[in-house]
Amino acid sequence: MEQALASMELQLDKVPEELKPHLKKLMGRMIESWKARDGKEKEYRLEDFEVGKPLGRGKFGRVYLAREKRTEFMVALKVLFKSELVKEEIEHQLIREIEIQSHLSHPNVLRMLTYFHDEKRVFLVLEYAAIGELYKEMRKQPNQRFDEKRVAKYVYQVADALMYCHKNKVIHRDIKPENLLLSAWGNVKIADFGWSVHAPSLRRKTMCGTLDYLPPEIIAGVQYTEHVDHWCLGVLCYELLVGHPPFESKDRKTTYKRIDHVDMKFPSFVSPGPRNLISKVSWQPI
Ligand SMILES: Nc1ncnc2c1ncn2[C@@H]1O[C@H](COP(=O)(O)OP(=O)(O)OP(=O)(O)O)[C@@H](O)[C@H]1O
Repeated sequence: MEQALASMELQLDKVPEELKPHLKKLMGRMIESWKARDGKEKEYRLEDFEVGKPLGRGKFGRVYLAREKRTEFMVALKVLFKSELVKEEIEHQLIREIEIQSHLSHPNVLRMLTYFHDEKRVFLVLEYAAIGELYKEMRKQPNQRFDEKRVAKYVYQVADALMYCHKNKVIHRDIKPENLLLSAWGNVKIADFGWSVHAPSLRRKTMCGTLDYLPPEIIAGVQYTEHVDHWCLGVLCYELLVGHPPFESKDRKTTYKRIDHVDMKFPSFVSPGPRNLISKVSWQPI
C-alpha cells in the first residue's frame, strides 16, 4: 500500500500549491490507516466506506465513488456479485485480475488499492480516475477525435505503462479506449486487467480481446507474446487520431480479413510522423 501511495505522490507536482498540504495530510493518514498495529495490512469492510454516486456499470460490476471514512480518501468501489461471477464462470478471471492489478504500481496503471468480500459480494477498491473514460472524452472532441499532441501524450503514457507491465511479465491483451481512464490531471490509467495474463516463458495461444483490436497472431491462432499489446497500441494510436479503429467493417469476416492483410488507410489529415509510427507495428508468426 505504501508503495502504491508513494507513486501517487509523484503527481503532487501537478497539484495547485494551496491544495498540497491538505493532500499530503490525507495521504499520510491513508498510509497510516493501511498499516494495522502489527504491521499487517488492514482488512477492510463496506462499513469503512461512505458510498456515493454511481460512476458506471460494466458487464459484471457496478462502480461507485466512495470515501474511506477514516482518511477521507476518495476511491472508486467496484462491486461484483458472487452469484453472477459463478453463473458466468469468471471467478478465476477475477482472481487473476486481482492478483495482477494489485501487484502493479505505475503512474499510468489504475491502482487496485485493496479488495475484500462479504457473503454475497466482492469489492475492489480502485484508484479514482476523475475524468473517466478516454473513449467518452474522445467523443466530446471536435470531430470526435483528439489532436496529435494529445494523442502523443496518451500513447506515450500507455507505452510506458505497457513497458512496465511487460517487464513484470504481464500482458494486458485488451488495450482499447474503453479500458483507459483519465485521472483528474488528465493522465491515462490503464484499467480492466480482466483479460491480462502473467506471461510465463511458454507462449500463449488463447483467443481473446475485442474484435477491432485483435492482433493477427491471435486471429491466426498461433502462439503470441507481449507483442500483442504493441499491436493494440498501434490500433489505439490510429483510433485516437482518426476517431474510429483502422480495420472497422460492417461484418466480422471483413474485419478479420482486413486485419490479416493489414489493410489500413490513413485519412489525409494524419501527418507523416504518426503514419510512420503506426505502420511500424507489424507481426511475424513465431
Ligand atoms: N477507477 C475508476 N474511476 C472512475 N470511473 C471508473 C473507475 N472504474 C470504473 N469506472 C467507470 O465505471 C464504468 C464501469 O466499469 P467496469 O470496470 O465495471 O466495467 P468496464 O470495464 O466498462 O466493462 P467490463 O468489465 O464489463 O468489460 C467504466 O466504464 C467507468 O466509466
